[in-house]
Amino acid sequence: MLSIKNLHVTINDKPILKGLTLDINPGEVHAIMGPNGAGKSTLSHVLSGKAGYTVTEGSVMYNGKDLLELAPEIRAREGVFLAFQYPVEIPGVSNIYLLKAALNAMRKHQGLPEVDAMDFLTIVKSKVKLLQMDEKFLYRAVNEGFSGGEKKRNEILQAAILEPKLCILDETDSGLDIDALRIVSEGVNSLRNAERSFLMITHYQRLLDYIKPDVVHVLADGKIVKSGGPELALELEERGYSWLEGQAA
Ligand SMILES: Nc1ncnc2c1ncn2[C@@H]1O[C@H](COP(=O)(O)OP(=O)(O)OP(=O)(O)O)[C@@H](O)[C@H]1O
Repeated sequence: MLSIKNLHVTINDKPILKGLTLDINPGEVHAIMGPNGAGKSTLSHVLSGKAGYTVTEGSVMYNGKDLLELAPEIRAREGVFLAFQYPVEIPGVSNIYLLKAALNAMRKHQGLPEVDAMDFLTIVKSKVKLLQMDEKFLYRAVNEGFSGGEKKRNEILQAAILEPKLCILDETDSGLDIDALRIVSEGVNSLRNAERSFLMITHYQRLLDYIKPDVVHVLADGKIVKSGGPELALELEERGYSWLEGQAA
């Protein structure tokens, strides 16, 4: 599904990712943890095609295609979804309008018929229910005036509707209250299947109690320095990151 080899990335000539290698198979959930400033969000931005990042070395293959060669909107239409750490507000564009336009753009790209307004309403309402959101959020401008937790829940609503193949969640748990964390996690778990893969960036082991990862990685100073099973997250919670200094996976 996703194969990242020796990825080096700079921002304004400053090296941020320094030889990152990561392979994710279909259906797997990988969690990435690591100290502040290690490069976790940089990785998610590079995968989604955000401007401002220069890949100086390495490769990223996604379902047999060179991901770095694809324009950001094509990546999205090919099923790469990024739930932002800081979801953007889009004043003047209603949530439901954006969701329908995005879903139909994806379906068109994939050679599928567009979903009409009635069918879309049925789909969107079932997903809103799944995430225990109020339907009124559908008719508000995208993320405008949403609380931090409401924005995060809205990101998962987008994922639930777009049904991506690779779902990148950047600190989706931050800002969620205790109940919202459980509801959002249940939403993510309902999206898990044998074909869909997840890359979850988180600082907290707590999220991984709800969404069981197959693999946990530690990203430090631009590289994966350790990988393991869910027990690695528990160890990190207990010991912090300093014991990993100087280690490589
Ligand atoms: N536009 C920029 N100009 C210069 N440095 C930048 C820029 N954007 C990011 N960086 C630097 O890149 C490094 C990696 O940032 P990144 O956001 O990827 O870290 P992170 O691991 O996601 O951190 P956190 O856990 O705090 O969210 C940081 O040192 C950050 O200051």
